Amino acid sequence: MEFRSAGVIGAGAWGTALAQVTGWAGLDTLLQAREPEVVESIRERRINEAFLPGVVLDDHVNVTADIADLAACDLILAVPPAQHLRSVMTAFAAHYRPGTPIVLCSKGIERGSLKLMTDVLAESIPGATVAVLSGPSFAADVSRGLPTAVTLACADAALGEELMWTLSAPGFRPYLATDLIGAEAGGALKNVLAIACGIVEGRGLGKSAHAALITRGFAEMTRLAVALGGEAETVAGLCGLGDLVLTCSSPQSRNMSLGLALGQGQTVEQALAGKRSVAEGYESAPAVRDLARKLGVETPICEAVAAVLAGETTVDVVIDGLLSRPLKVERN
Ligand SMILES: NC(=O)C1=CN([C@@H]2O[C@H](COP(=O)(O)OP(=O)(O)OC[C@H]3O[C@@H](n4cnc5c(N)ncnc54)[C@H](O)[C@@H]3O)[C@@H](O)[C@H]2O)C=CC1
Ligand SMILES: O=C(CO)COP(=O)(O)O
Repeated sequence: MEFRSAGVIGAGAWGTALAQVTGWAGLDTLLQAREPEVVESIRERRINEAFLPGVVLDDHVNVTADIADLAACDLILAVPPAQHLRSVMTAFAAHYRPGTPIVLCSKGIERGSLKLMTDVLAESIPGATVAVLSGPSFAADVSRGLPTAVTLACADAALGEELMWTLSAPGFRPYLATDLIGAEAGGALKNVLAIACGIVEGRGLGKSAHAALITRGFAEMTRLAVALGGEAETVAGLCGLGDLVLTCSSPQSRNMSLGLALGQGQTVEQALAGKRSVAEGYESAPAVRDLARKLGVETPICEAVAAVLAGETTVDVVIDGLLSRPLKVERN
């Protein structure tokens, strides 16, 4: 099947950057935005001033407020914050044409249900054709054409290959996988772990602690992914380790910068005040903790982050707690 058009649901930074990519790839792209000022800003100035300032959008990109306008698109990219995926895709269900691939680009686990995004989609639009796009990719980098590589996971390898070619653009390289669960688990956990890395950095605990945290965090990510039915090999790729390294290395990450603020002594409320953009690690931390407990998977770093964010404990207490855990064999 040849894809000529793409609909992008959600015009935050990442939806807008991905619309830029599909525009560069030559697809007629319709970007759905929920905020009237975003629609106006893109229509009048070709820039999403609210969420991706300074980036002039490709001529192939148009904007709409109405999700129904995406009904005719050959391909859908779903990019709302993870906690809103269910409501957004339920609203789109009446307009979905069976067989149209939906590429899930949100990173998180739904609170309450503890479900991955693919499961949320399956309940919102039963029978939808699904793929997952995830990996180390700051919207600001991608939308400026800086080199980026991501994982594109699709259970149907032939469709995955078509999507891989369709979504590739100069500087944007999707790598193919078939393990959706591993790709989703990697993207969801790296955000929680980046908050921990920010705390370590903000508290001035040093680069050695930072490296140890990334490594032990990766072990948690791998354990949970495997317990969910994903593959360790997938998590070792761009969607897991790759994204963990990126997000834990730069204050450009909203999650790491939240952790930095907490490590420097701000409260969660102060750190999030006035922010319009989403920090998915904050949103998903309680779900990661509950899911890991339910599956009997040990995730001490994610547990600690969830406890700090919920105000159950303090940064200093969790650092002491992590450092006084019993010594053990190093393995995943
Ligand atoms: N920004 C980035 O560099 C990257 C983001 N992502 C993922 O993309 C997803 C979207 O994040 P961003 O585009 O960065 O968002 P953003 O933080 O730039 O913007 C917030 C978004 O939330 C939407 N929103 C607010 N309330 C809503 C509601 N009630 N229902 C539906 N949508 C609502 C806004 O319309 C806006 O699109 C997240 O899961 C994030 O982890 C993935 C890769 C890179
Ligand atoms: O997912 C991302 C990079 O791959 C973006 O990270 P933040 O949401 O922490 O900014």
